[in-house]
Amino acid sequence: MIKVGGNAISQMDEKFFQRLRTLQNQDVHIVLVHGGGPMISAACEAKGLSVVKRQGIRVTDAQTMAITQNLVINTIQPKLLKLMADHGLDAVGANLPQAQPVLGEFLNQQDFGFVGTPTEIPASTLAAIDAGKIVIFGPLCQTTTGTWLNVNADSMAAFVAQTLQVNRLILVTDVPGLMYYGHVMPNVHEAQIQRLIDGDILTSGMVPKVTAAYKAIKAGVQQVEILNDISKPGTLVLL
Ligand SMILES: Nc1ncnc2c1ncn2[C@@H]1O[C@H](COP(=O)(O)OP(=O)(O)O)[C@@H](O)[C@H]1O
Ligand SMILES: CC(=O)N[C@@H](CCC(=O)OP(=O)(O)O)C(=O)O
Repeated sequence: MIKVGGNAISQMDEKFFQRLRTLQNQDVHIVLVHGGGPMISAACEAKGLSVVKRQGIRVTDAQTMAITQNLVINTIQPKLLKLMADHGLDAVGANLPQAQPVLGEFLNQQDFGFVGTPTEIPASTLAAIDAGKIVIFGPLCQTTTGTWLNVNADSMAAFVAQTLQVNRLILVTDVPGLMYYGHVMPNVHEAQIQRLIDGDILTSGMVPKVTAAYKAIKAGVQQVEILNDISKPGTLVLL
């Protein structure tokens, strides 16, 4: 399973798609989760809305939610599907209007507004994965009463990885791994995390990423990596 952050979407190149083709030809099931944080922030700022994040999670009011939903469903996911098709990959979007939504519930409405925690992947989406299609999940879920919620894409990745019990979760971002004074840490252990946060080395969007990585590992995902090029090693996240 591959999670591609908003910044990394534009860095998906021929080499990336070639790697996906090779995996798909080897009957490896591939699932993609995408972000879109920078695009959501830019669209909010263009409308004069303030961007507020707490612990790397966007505080999402109703207007921000509408912008996020529109961007994911009408721009980012169709763009990714076209890129996949152009590169000979068989993919479907999990958040398009014709798909059944990923179900979820409010994370903490008082503190974060329309932010969700996903709870269930619909059977039709699971069937598409079983059929060997690359399913693309965006950072959205819906309550059982139909309210759309914004989900941090790293949390979505951990949830999907855990639900599908994937072997390998790759978090593709805009940095070559977890950086420590200008160097990529080849691996990181959970015992180091609090010290890295306290020392202001691990900050902003890297915090929910590392949190999601540990959630996935504890739920049984065997290998979790943070990197910016799937053909090179980045940081291996270890217990
Ligand atoms: N120790 C760290 N090593 C690498 N990146 C870090 C670190 N601490 C904070 N970051 C920030 O985390 C960012 C990646 O998180 P985020 O922007 O949420 O990425 P994505 O959109 O790919 O999920 C990096 O671009 C960097 O600015
Ligand atoms: C609730 C929450 O924080 N949602 C994220 C969803 C997008 C995301 O996570 O994108 P990246 O992977 O590019 O950071 C947001 O609104 O930015």
